[in-house]
Amino acid sequence: MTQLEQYRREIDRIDRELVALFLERMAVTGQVGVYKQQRGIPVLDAQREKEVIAAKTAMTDDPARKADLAHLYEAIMAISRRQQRQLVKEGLEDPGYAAWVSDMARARAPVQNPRVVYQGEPGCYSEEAAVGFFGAEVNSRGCPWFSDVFQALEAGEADYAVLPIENSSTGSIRQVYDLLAQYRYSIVGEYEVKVEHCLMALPGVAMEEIRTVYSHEQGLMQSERFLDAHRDWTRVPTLDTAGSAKQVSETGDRTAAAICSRRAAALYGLHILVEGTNYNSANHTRFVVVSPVPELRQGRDKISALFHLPHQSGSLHEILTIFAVQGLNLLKLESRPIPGRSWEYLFFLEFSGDLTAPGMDGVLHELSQLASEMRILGNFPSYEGVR
Ligand SMILES: O=C(O)C(=O)C[C@]1(C(=O)O)C=C[C@@H](O)C=C1
Repeated sequence: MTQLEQYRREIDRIDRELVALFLERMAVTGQVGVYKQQRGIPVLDAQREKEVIAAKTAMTDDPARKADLAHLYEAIMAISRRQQRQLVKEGLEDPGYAAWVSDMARARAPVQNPRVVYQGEPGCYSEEAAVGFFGAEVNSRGCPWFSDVFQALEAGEADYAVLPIENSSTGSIRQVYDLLAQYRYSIVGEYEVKVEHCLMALPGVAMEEIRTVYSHEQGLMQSERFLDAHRDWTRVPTLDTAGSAKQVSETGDRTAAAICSRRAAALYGLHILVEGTNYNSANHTRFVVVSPVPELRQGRDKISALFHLPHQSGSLHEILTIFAVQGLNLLKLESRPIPGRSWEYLFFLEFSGDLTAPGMDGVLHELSQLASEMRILGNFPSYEGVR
């Protein structure tokens, strides 16, 4: 027998003991579950969990093993809570869970022939996303700023907003995350647009004549490598890509160029000088469809939630353990600073699932109890189109 085989034999012996003890422990925590159910005691006992972890970490002096034991016991206790929740029906004591239940009570069916708002001028990528999601006949209009879009929803001037949330080259659109945190609105769908930027100018203008290039900051960032080859051009950020095409067209400035979509070039009568200025050929932007009233659309398989976690070490790890133990696929994690509370963050998590499926109420209880604040932003069908 090789040395490796000997080690593995030893590990197998230890594991047999570990598994037997784990199953024995689960049998006892199951009994605790029955006890709690009979007396209406909540499943989570955070104080007891702290004591369990402190007692285990005290059994070694090695700081690395202390941290390992803490993680191990967080996972073990998350598993026993999941087992207990299958027995115990909890009340609506967690505010995050209660808010979700009341949101669902006022969920509406999708609005027919909706009024849709987006940020930008006609011809922008957000309009393309609105057409893609709602169809070519969509009744949509653009607003100058992201905040105007939310205000239009607030004023009842629109039923839905279509907003970019992330780009596959440059990452998250932070302004949209911050507005989602500020307004208590719901995400009811998502859509992706393949973003292929072009450099365009007035008809007859040659590359040598260009001095200034206009685009949305995202268009400039996504075309950074192309622009780096033209360092003498001044880069001017604008409110949106299509707006920059409109501006070049209206001013008649022969030294100006815009970076935006092929569609915008046609709409504003500009001539395309360079196609595909974006450095990443797989350049996609994901848009969310936001509604002031919650909805639960058919085919929902993605959940978006916002968390404020207690400002203590390990709180994010504890939340992530729930996802692992419950077998939920975590799709995205984004953090945003909280104004006025330096180094505290709001976490936006996206994960797979249908919140109305059996057992998901237990997951929501778990998450809501571990977070200082939890808000479900939406449960909607994920984008299924071709990339
Ligand atoms: O002691 C309890 O109340 C239990 O339910 C057991 C247990 C554990 O697995 O140790 C599980 C969940 C509680 O949050 C605390 C501890």
